[in-house]
Amino acid sequence: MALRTVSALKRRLGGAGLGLLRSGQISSAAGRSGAGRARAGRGRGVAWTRPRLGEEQLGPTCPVGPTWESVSRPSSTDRKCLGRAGNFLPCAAQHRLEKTPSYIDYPATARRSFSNHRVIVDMDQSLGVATIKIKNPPVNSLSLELLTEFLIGWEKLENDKSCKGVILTSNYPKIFSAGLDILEMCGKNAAHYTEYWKAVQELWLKLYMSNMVVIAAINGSSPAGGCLLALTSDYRVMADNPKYTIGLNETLLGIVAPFWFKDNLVNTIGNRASEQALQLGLLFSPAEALKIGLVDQLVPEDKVQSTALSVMSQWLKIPDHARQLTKTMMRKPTADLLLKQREADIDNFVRFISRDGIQKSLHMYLKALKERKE
Ligand SMILES: CC/C=C\C/C=C\C/C=C\C=C\CC(=O)SCCNC(=O)CCNC(=O)[C@H](O)C(C)(C)COP(=O)(O)OP(=O)(O)OC[C@H]1O[C@@H](n2cnc3c(N)ncnc32)[C@H](O)[C@@H]1OP(=O)(O)O
Repeated sequence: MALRTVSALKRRLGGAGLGLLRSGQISSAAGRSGAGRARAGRGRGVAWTRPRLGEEQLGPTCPVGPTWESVSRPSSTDRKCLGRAGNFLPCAAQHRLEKTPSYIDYPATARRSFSNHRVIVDMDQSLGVATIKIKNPPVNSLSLELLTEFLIGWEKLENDKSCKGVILTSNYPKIFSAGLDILEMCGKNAAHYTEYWKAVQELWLKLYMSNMVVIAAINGSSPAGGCLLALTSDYRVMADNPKYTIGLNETLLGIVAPFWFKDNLVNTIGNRASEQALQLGLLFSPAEALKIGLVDQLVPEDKVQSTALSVMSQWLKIPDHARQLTKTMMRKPTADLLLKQREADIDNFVRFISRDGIQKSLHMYLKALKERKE
């Protein structure tokens, strides 16, 4: 039986205990520092700047200005952790620096893998680095099932104290991800579109605001939602193959990139380049993408993974608390724009995608994709 809701999928996958995407409710956008880290904060809409380690034992006395906020009401335990001045992270970070060397949790050789149908996660515990391989044939489209499994895997990593960084890649060289699954946006009802869009928002928020270092190892084409997935990362390594393309090509499908896709792109390549790229639905070759800063590094195809790993080791040398706070400082205003209007954004999407003209455009685009092969 086709599974149509995230909650149904979670039940099937046994992920219900993860505090993620509760049925009928928009769950926390928190990265590891919120829902991921503190039991009490889970699923309560806690923001992302909570510390990752040892927070429960920390006192509320740090005099530095507030760095922890909640998007909705904090739980009582959250409030306890917040302390009088609402301060949290600087103390926690300091304690971590004093008490917690990064790699004490596991023996140096430990590796651990887990996978579900559409996502393979390989965790190198000696490095504190996980690799997530997307495996949704034929083109890694971001179906509701994939998004759900991805979110469950992500939450597991957020909860794993030893995991400091994640490399995102595809199980299928040649295609990183074909973006959102057009079939999820075609010929369905409003309830389905709502459920789907919640999952898309959730994934973006989690990845974009993650306290872990996220590196995209882009080993193939990456249009639209695939490009967005790559844009959530801190650094993008792409295979230098002129056959591959990357970009937000939504207008070519007759649809409009949502404002947060746009904001993520603008933050990466600037306003002018984004204006042109978005209006024209440009798909860039790797060389062009490097030139405009859409990706950070091109390497031969067989070096994508190893380069991502070596970049990761550089990033992990930076004191974690300082890097995390800096990331939050840079990204929070953008994520907040969506957090403040998630429901309205869902309504917009559902209304827009349900229009006859838009449905027709999507059908025609799918048809053209199929006819290309014939
Ligand atoms: C006012 C505004 C308010 C709100 C905002 C509103 C709306 C915004 C909403 C949505 C935003 C969406 C962003 C997206 O991500 S849309 C998806 C865009 N994706 C694409 O354009 C990629 C299309 N695919 C390709 O270009 C190619 O397939 C490829 C380069 C990824 C791979 O090429 P191949 O030659 O290797 O493979 P194909 O033969 O083309 O494909 C195989 C198979 O897969 C089907 N397919 C491809 N892409 C998708 C997809 N994204 N979703 C679903 N299915 C896809 C393709 O049709 C083939 O199917 P068949 O085997 O023929 O059945």
